[in-house]
Amino acid sequence: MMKICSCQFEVEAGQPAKNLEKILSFIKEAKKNNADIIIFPEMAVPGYFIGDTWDSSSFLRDCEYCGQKIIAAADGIAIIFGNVAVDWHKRNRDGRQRKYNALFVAQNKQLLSAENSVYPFAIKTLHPNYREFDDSRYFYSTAMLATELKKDVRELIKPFTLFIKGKPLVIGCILCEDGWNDDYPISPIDILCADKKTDIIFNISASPYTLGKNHKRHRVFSRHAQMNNVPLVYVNKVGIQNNGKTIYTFDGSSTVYAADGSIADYAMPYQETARYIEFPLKKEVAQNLASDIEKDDIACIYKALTYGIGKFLQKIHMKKVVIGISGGIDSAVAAALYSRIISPENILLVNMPSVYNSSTTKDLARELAENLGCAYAVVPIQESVDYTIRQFTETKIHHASSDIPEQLKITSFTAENIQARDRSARVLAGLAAAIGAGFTCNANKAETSVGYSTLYGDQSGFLAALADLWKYQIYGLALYLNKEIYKKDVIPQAVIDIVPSAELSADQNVDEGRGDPIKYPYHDYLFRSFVERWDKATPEDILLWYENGSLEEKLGCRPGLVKEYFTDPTDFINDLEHWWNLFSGMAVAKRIQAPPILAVSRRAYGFDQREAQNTPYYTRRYREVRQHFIGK
Ligand SMILES: Nc1ncnc2c1ncn2[C@@H]1O[C@H](COP(=O)(O)OP(=O)(O)OC[C@H]2O[C@@H]([n+]3cccc(C(=O)O)c3)[C@H](O)[C@@H]2O)[C@@H](O)[C@H]1O
Ligand SMILES: Nc1ncnc2c1ncn2[C@@H]1O[C@H](COP(=O)(O)OP(=O)(O)OP(=O)(O)O)[C@@H](O)[C@H]1O
Ligand SMILES: NC(=O)CC[C@H](N)C(=O)O
Repeated sequence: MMKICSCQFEVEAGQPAKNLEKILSFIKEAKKNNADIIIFPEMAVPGYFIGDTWDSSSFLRDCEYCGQKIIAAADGIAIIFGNVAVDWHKRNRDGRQRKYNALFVAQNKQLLSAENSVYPFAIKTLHPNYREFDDSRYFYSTAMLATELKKDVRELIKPFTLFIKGKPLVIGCILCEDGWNDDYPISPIDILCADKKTDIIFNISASPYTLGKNHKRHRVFSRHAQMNNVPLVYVNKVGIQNNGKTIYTFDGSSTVYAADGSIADYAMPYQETARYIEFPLKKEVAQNLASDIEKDDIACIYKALTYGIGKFLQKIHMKKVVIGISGGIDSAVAAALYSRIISPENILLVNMPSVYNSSTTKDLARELAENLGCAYAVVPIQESVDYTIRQFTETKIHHASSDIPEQLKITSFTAENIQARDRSARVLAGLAAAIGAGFTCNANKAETSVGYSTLYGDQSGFLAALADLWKYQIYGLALYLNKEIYKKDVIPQAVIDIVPSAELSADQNVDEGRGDPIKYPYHDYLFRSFVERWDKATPEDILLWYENGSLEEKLGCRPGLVKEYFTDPTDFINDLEHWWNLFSGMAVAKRIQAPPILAVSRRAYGFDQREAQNTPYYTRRYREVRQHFIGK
């Protein structure tokens, strides 16, 4: 009988001293519970997303020091943990200290080495280099080392041997991506299990949450266990980490797979927990628990958002927030979400009417605030907007080339944005500063995709918590909050039913059913195809799918929508080009200046979707097909 403690703990990025303290206390507890082995996640000491802090030798020395302390605690227990390993005698390919994303195995206060290893640790072999991952920017991989040593990479991927109660235990140790080998030429797990001597596989991970990812995790690791007929212990971390522009939650969901691929143990998502698992594994199976938890997408999104917002507020020491509430759905969902995270008296909801706001939405804003029990204020903006417009129109601009000063004319379009800036930059930012709070950005992903927001206006804030959610997910979240969380309609049904509108001009009158130019039931899916498809769609793909009648199926939107929305190909193409120009033009500039975004999808804006400010581009094939439809 052997007892393993799988330690799914909250790693704080860039805080090795704090992480060390936690690790040591988990080890103490595990010793009390007579565990034979304790295992911690990938980069358990330094954290994973720490940016170019990896380039600092003094930081690396601290990580090494913490590693030594952990090794010294390995008496009476074997410890497996993730940390950065530095070879101070060698260089990385960027000329800096040689660094490895490494897994250490310590027993009897000493590090163990795998057979034939040049180092007393295992090195990550497969380095993810997509989305938020930057392993190859900082770390030397097993494959690079093999090239340097003129060896076959397989020779460097070897198991360790531990002695548990005097008996040898052959353990195959890998790091996160090493298990996700589908698109790589080698499979580290298969290599470790090739001679059938490996008793167990340990995967230490730093795997951020993405909607639907856990299903894939189970598929990937269950198959590895089954194919190699070996139990597999997958240990992930919890907490949040960010890369400046995008914030990721780490959901843990650490799992133990039996040799037949079934789930033998499952740690609840987002919980800091040490699970004790006895081997040989008992046959009662946690499979149902694991799949039940991921059944409902909106429930998962709710969990990720509340966890992520809560942890982010803690991280930046923010206890109060100010939210502009318009009577529309986005700000209502934001207010209802934040009210589950911080106490309503620390949330100030502000309605800021101009002449374009209907009494319908003003009343709904008040009703929402009453339902939530938050502090509430009405700060009308018409006077200051009028003042700004008057000041601009009365101000004379002197040009060196002319004696006649220029008199500005403010169009209604410019006036729209003056309102949005007045609300955010003057009122919300000012109030937030006055009460020691932050103000929120409530933009959704459809608006963020095409920059349907005002720069320095509603585009601003300390955090864009909803900016990775499509409008249909915002509606789903509103219904979920009412039904499952509050168990009453805190978000008034009318907020859900009303047409989404910026209410910045007479053209956007909600009482006349006029609102946003974004046709969410179609555009949510069109924009999603630009950003979330692995092979990103461009107007060429969209137009070809339109031509062959597969567009709705390809996008995943409701069949029949395209005919309902667009009378003919010209209409369709005009719409496509309008939004593509914004998506790949001005909206990029806005996203660069946007607040950090909380990620839930497979591709979040910020620094997950990497972008450059370039001019919108139409491919040759697109131009040909377009010409076939509507001529030049
Ligand atoms: N590359 C670049 N980098 C940085 N800034 C750049 C830029 N190119 C232009 N600019 C600047 O950006 C300005 C234009 O941007 P911006 O002021 O945002 O205005 P703009 O993008 O022209 O308009 C914003 C649109 O969003 C709508 N909106 C606003 C607010 C709320 C809502 C809602 O749904 O509630 C909707 C509004 O009705 C309008 O249709 C230009 O005047 C120029 O100063
Ligand atoms: N009259 C208003 N009072 C207070 N805040 C407002 C007002 N109008 C806009 N805002 C702020 O600007 C943000 C952007 O407005 P937007 O219209 O996109 O969102 P919404 O009104 O919440 O939802 P919807 O787009 O569905 O109407 C809002 O989330 C809100 O914070
Ligand atoms: N840390 C890693 O290697 C992460 C990559 C991996 N595919 C994931 O689970 O997200």
